[in-house]
Amino acid sequence: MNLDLFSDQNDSVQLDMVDADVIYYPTFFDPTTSTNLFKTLLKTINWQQDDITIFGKTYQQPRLTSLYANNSNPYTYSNITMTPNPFTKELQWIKERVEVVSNVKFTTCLLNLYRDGMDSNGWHADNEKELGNNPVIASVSFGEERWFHFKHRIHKTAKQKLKLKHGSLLIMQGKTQECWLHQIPKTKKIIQPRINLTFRIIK
Ligand SMILES: O=C(O)CCC(=O)C(=O)O
Ligand SMILES: [Fe+2]
Repeated sequence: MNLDLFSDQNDSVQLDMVDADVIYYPTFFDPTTSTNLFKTLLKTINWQQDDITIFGKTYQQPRLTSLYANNSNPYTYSNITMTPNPFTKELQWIKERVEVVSNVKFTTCLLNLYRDGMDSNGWHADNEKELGNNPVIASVSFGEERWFHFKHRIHKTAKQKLKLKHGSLLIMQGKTQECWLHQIPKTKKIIQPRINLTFRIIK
């Protein structure tokens, strides 16, 4: 029996959001496992910094990213086309744990490395056509805690925010991407790096 008091894979909360289905598991991975995975991913992932084009202007993306998958299907967003690397054994292990609670078989993992508080991820929805309708997105966080903001596309007063903890899992499904945007804002605080993994199905 596993009597680890610091991790409870089943401890979860459903966020209070209309037109969305978002479940947060604050202690999905225990702290020791999470720290080991953070260190390994930092070293072994093929991190890159791409240029993105928004409204015709090109910028360096304010974070590092990488794509892994069990197929060779590319993923295109913000005018970047990423081709996947094969899953590493750690990514495969994490994916299998996440699949047990989400009831979905993911093909692909997009990873983000936020090096410091100036790295960020602007308002967007994960609604690219490769993801299909009402995609299930499972998002795992390791390292520094960062704020995650949601805002409804139409109901301007509908907002939600939470701090994504080391070892946490956030599942977004149903109409979440259709009806809401999300972001990781910058912060002026001096903070440590954070790694985020978003598991998706790319058809
Ligand atoms: O870093 C995060 O928690 C969010 C990442 C994200 O929204 C994305 O990669 O689409
Ligand atoms: Fe996203």
